Amino acid sequence: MEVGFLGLGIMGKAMAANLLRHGFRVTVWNRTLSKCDELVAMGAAVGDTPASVVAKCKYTIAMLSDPSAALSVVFDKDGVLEQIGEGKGYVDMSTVDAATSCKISEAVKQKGGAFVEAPVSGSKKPAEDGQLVILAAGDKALYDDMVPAFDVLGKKSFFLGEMGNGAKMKLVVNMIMGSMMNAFSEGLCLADKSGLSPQTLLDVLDLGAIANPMFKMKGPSMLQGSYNPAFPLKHQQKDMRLALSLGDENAVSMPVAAASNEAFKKARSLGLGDLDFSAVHEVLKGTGGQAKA
Ligand SMILES: NC(=O)C1=CN([C@@H]2O[C@H](COP(=O)(O)OP(=O)(O)OC[C@H]3O[C@@H](n4cnc5c(N)ncnc54)[C@H](OP(=O)(O)O)[C@@H]3O)[C@@H](O)[C@H]2O)C=CC1
Ligand SMILES: O=CC(=O)O
Repeated sequence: MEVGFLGLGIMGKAMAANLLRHGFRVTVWNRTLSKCDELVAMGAAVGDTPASVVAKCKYTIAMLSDPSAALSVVFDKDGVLEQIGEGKGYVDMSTVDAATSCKISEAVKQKGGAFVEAPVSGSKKPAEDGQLVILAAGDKALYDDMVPAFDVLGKKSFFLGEMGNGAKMKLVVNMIMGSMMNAFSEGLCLADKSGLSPQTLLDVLDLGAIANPMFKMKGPSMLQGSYNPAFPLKHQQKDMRLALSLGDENAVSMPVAAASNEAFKKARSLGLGDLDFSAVHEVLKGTGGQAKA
């Protein structure tokens, strides 16, 4: 199967590499072109523009930072829309809001192409290991065509029906994750300030009903003040913002998420946006601005 891949950030690079390792022919494009080099060394071809990738490939996947990037790659000059059409499919796996997915879907359909939104749950390591959880919606025939690729990228894919449901599900999940990260961080601070060992707290948590892979993986590095980015904090704050907006639309009160969003915003204002989202711990510790990757 031949696929195009637009966006080689932390996630896109790992996902495209995985497809190559599993025998897919992949043509890549990234705004910063030099990021294509590593994939070329693995056997990928390079397209000059999103349009040229779509012209070459029947199916094109995108993994971009946010709604503005997702829209730009489709609608701007040399974008996806210039070459999408009958017999071609476009799959956006970026985390965006439902309105962005719907706007892209309408435009792609108007040109005769098919569109699936397919945001993913799971970070850098699951992307490297093909263990993502794929939350797809939109054109069912294109989804079915993409199953061989989804099987390589993820451990499970859900087809959630109408366009926008994938985006909404992803935002609900990440709203919970961001709130959990804040509660976890507060717990580590409270243990420390009240004379307990935070390391012992990690051990206790790991044995009880609220044990989870995120606490287990992030806890030790948070205690060291080390935040090598797997999931950049700026993207987690974007997801909190979009989830809160979904809450506004549906009149759902989310005070816990709103407070967590404030902490992520504060972290961004301190210059921590490119670090891992667990760097919000520095805000809650009150030592913001001194964190390291
Ligand atoms: N990291 C993670 O753990 C996870 C991330 N996600 C979601 O996946 C998406 C990608 O995340 P991640 O890989 O971590 O992000 P990165 O910040 O590492 O990569 C972002 C990508 O988007 C590109 N980009 C940004 N702005 C534009 C633009 N205006 N036009 C074209 N390309 C643009 C970047 O290009 P350039 O290299 O030129 O800057 C880069 O390829 C996000 O929506 C994120 O929320 C979902 C699950 C997990
Ligand atoms: O969106 C981030 C993730 O870990 O999932």
